[in-house]
Amino acid sequence: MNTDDHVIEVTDLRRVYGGGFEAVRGISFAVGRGELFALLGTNGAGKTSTVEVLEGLARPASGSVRVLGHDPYAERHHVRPRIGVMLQEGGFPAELTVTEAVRMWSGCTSGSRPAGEALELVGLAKRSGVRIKQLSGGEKRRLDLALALLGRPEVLFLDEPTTGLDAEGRAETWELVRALRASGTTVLLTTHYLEEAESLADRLAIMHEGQLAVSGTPAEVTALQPSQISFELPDGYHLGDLPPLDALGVSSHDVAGRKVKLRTKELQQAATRLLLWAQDAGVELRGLDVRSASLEEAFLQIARDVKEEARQKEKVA
Ligand SMILES: Nc1ncnc2c1ncn2[C@@H]1O[C@H](COP(=O)(O)OP(=O)(O)OP(=O)(O)O)[C@@H](O)[C@H]1O
Repeated sequence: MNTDDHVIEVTDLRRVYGGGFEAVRGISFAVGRGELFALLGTNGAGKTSTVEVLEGLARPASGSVRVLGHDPYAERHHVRPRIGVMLQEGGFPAELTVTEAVRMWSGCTSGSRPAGEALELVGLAKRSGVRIKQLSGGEKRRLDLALALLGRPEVLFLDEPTTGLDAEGRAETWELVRALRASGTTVLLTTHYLEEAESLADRLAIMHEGQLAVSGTPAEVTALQPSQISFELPDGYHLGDLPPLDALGVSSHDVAGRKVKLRTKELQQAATRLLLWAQDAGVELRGLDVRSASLEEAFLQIARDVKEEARQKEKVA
């Protein structure tokens, strides 16, 4: 991608809070126009601290950030009218009705959609006369989203947009986000739901303790983890009767009774050889299950790797 097409550019970003705590420790990534980029991470990884800098709410301690070609903090007036922000907590006066809140926000937004259209988009049209204090947690998240969409933003920041939504609400929000992306909106999403990132993101990064542990398309990130082949050993057979596991490209395995689990980064080769062996031997591999790693496995493995690294460092020190 040509760097001119980058709508968001983050270079060696560091963010340090008062007291000297370094929440973001030199991260870099770029998001292209019309892309949906998901920032994942454990609690306290530094996602919100990063997104706040992109939204122009805080200044980097060092490094640089560009949104639509501008510094979002120093050139806020260039950036703010073109972005939509859905914060983790909206915080509107509880006594306002839904429509009143949207109209109030419209007053601060240039080129606003009509209130009814914004509420329709997020499925809140029927709740327009209800006071905010009477909305459910999920409905409040949808109202936050409606407000973020009011100015027809070119870039949309969604900080955990589906937290508190039930399965149906989450699916509806995903549909809406997909439609916005399809119409050319660039989206930066933070989420705790890995399936949300897997299903929506063109590219993603996993953050851990202020750094980016890994980034790429969901397929690239999961490909870093081994796939699994599970099956039951046929009666009368032992593990040693299978073709040598290293020849199958198996990196590790578990055996529990007759149940075998093989892990490999060469799934096609391992599965093909195993099935050819079974065919030649004339046996059935009952319960055969062949699957690629999920984003969840990649995520958990990264957390384990980082812990292990820290343990090793402690040992050395
Ligand atoms: N105002 C602040 N002052 C000092 N430390 C802070 C402040 N805000 C956040 N932190 C710390 O910075 C780190 C990163 O927090 P941040 O909210 O960016 O993480 P996150 O990845 O968004 O987490 P979560 O998924 O839990 O929302 C945490 O250790 C947090 O305690």
